[in-house]
Amino acid sequence: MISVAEAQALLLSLVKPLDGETVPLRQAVGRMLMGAVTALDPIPPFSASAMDGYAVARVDVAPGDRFTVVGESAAGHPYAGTISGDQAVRIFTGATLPNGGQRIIIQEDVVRQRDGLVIRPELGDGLHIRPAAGDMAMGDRHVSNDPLGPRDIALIAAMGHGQVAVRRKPRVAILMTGDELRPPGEPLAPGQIRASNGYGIAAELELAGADVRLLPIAQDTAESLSAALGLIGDADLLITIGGASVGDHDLVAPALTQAGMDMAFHKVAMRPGKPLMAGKLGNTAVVGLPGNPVSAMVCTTIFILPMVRKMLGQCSDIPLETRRLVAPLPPNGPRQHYMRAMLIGDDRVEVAERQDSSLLSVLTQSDALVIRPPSDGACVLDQEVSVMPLTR
Ligand SMILES: Nc1nc2c(c(=O)[nH]1)N[C@H]1C(S)=C(S)[C@@H](COP(=O)(O)OP(=O)(O)OC[C@H]3O[C@@H](n4cnc5c(N)ncnc54)[C@H](O)[C@@H]3O)O[C@H]1N2
Ligand code: MOO
Repeated sequence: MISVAEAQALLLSLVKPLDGETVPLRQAVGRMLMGAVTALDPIPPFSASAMDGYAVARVDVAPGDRFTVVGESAAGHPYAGTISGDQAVRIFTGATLPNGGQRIIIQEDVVRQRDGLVIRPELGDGLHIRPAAGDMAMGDRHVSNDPLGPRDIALIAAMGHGQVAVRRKPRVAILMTGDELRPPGEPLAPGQIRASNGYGIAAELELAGADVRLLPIAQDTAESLSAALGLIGDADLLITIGGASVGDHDLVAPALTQAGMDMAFHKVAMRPGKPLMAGKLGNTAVVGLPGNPVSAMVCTTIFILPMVRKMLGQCSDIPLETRRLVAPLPPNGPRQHYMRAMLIGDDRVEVAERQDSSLLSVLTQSDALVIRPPSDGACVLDQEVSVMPLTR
């Protein structure tokens, strides 16, 4: 049996960052940029008024000064001429500053007369001009190491790009195995249970940015498993669930080997998740998860999410915290234990009483895993432990 750290390293070595594809900007939210995006024009492309008012041809303006209004500049409709001396142009927010314009006088600071205006005593001192390229110069770059969010999308649109090069989504196929499994929404016959793992894992990996397919559930026979393995197509990653242990009906490892998988390891010194296996089947990385629901979900968080992140070109490190226990814990066994737990306040953690790896309700009420190293001694109240927060 290998250690968790060895398994993590081997699993990451099975995948590499994927190539890119160009998508319409409307489909780019949540995707990873392939490289820098450059501004196609200055932003704004021209000097513009920040207020509704009058553009004048000098900065030095005093109360009582008079100007002649010679034209208008509205957004999308610039004034064609050039102003000088005591000329002014009626102007609106976002409109092009006319040639010769030096300052905007807001309309609240003028008294409008027939063909002109007089500056009021309340005149403020702002110029109210947004200079060309004040936000970005042409050719300025935007890079992001995180999935594109709404603010990135707005900026990339402003930079002029209707489409953008992003990392291809990892294609993941999930194969649930077991004669007892029925999809949710269908009635149960005696001896059957709901197939739940594939749904949770698909959701977790979709939130991480993968493109996930749930394959039809395979039966516990060599024929059914072999037929299912024929459906993985061009998946970057195949996840099998169940049939990973040592029972007479645990046929996934032999089926994968029979299909030609190069087994990197089978069994990890951890709890839950001991029967985990992995390897490479052609170009497809394969992770065989244990069937117990908590084992499958926890192994997805610890092992598969970092693989998906690596394929997306993201950092694959799992952030850990140190917290103090609100109750003592007995000594740990020989496997690294990921105990379901609740975060309390800023610095405490409470380990759930029931740790059986079939209890999905306990996992769902938990927002962290306390990590006990192999053969860790008993822990006392207030002892510091390593904690992996779980995201919703
Ligand atoms: N003699 C031994 N027995 C077991 C060992 C062992 O070392 N020696 N290991 C145990 C451990 S640890 C685990 S974990 C389980 C995992 O076994 P399998 O991967 O073979 O899983 P199954 O037997 O197929 O299923 C276990 C459990 O999970 C349910 N299941 C399976 N798939 C799903 C699914 N998609 N959704 C919901 N629930 C699922 C299944 O019905 C079983 O109840 O083996 C121990 N045994
Ligand atoms: O993975 Mo198993 O859940 O250690 O019982």
